[in-house]
Amino acid sequence: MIQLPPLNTLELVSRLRRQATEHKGNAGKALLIGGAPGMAGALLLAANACLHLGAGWTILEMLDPASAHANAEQAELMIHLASKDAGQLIANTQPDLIAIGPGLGSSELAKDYLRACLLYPRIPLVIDADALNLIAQDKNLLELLQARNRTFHNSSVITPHPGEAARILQLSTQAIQADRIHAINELIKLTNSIVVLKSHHTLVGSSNHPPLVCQQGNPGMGTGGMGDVLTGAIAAIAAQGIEHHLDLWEATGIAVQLHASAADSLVARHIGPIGLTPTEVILEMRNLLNRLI
Ligand SMILES: NC(=O)C1=CN([C@@H]2O[C@H](COP(=O)(O)OP(=O)(O)OC[C@H]3O[C@@H](n4cnc5c(N)ncnc54)[C@H](OP(=O)(O)O)[C@@H]3O)[C@@H](O)[C@H]2O)[C@@H](O)CC1
Ligand SMILES: Nc1ncnc2c1ncn2[C@@H]1O[C@H](COP(=O)(O)OP(=O)(O)O)[C@@H](O)[C@H]1O
Repeated sequence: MIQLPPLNTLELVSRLRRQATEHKGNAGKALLIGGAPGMAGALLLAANACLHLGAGWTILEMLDPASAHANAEQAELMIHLASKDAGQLIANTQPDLIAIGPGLGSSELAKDYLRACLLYPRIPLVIDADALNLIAQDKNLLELLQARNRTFHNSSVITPHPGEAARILQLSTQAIQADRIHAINELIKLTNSIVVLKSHHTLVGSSNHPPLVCQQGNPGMGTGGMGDVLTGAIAAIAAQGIEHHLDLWEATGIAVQLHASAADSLVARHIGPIGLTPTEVILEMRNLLNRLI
């Protein structure tokens, strides 16, 4: 067991309670970017989490042309084909929050979108999966992330699993797992970001907040797409947090704990650990959130 104070954020969920007159504009416009060919599902999972956890609008920039169309099973999602001129597209969308990475791939278009996100000022930015791999490979992208966080403090969160953390720090996955507290502190120092170092006992920390450990979660969460769901959950809670007085640090902590607690609650009812799906975790997170507000 990692000796760190526990993440204990769920009492903050009550700030998401809605006043009678609130409308979608109060719940935030989230722009999610990723879903290259073969990995459209990653972006859809993040988007479904974002929708079911309450974002006002969930807009997708999908890199896979074959998947960039209205989804009849989830018609609420606004799915665009990611086109050239990423900067202009983001400026036209005027998002309240951006999440980039699930299934993003490593194409030139993927890099253009990541660069445009890192240059887009001020708003909360969630960086996951292949977006982290691109930052690990390209010093210019890392410098853009560092500069963004120097100018807009605590405006970005990165959510590496141990493999992605290893690529960013140029270590092995085993080295990350052997000293996770050292790894998260190095990630914070290098990127100036809020950091979620995932896996059993996820750690959350930033330059202002010494790392905390999430004591919830279980091995049923080891299914492809589970991290994409976390990205969408952080996006939804941070997007609502803009008008509901939750900063990106608080929204991230809530999402991490809600995600792991939802998986535990399903396993307690024998829905997993074996065969637990990210989609079931999304619906259980919604259930838990509405019970807590
Ligand atoms: N439906 C879809 O479209 C889906 C699409 N997806 C998309 O696929 C893309 C590639 O992402 P990915 O995470 O699958 O592969 P990758 O970055 O090579 O990492 C794997 C390696 O990392 C490590 N590792 C990970 N967790 C660990 C842990 N807890 N504890 C310890 N080690 C751990 C482990 O490394 P090893 O131990 O082997 O060194 C493992 O082999 C990405 O864009 C994603 O969004 C997925 O989201 C799935 C659903
Ligand atoms: N054994 C475990 N105990 C607790 N949480 C786990 C365990 N295995 C995986 N998880 C959680 O599941 C999620 C997996 O994320 P990730 O590896 O990014 O998935 P993907 O890339 O397939 O979407 C993370 O939130 C991680 O903390």
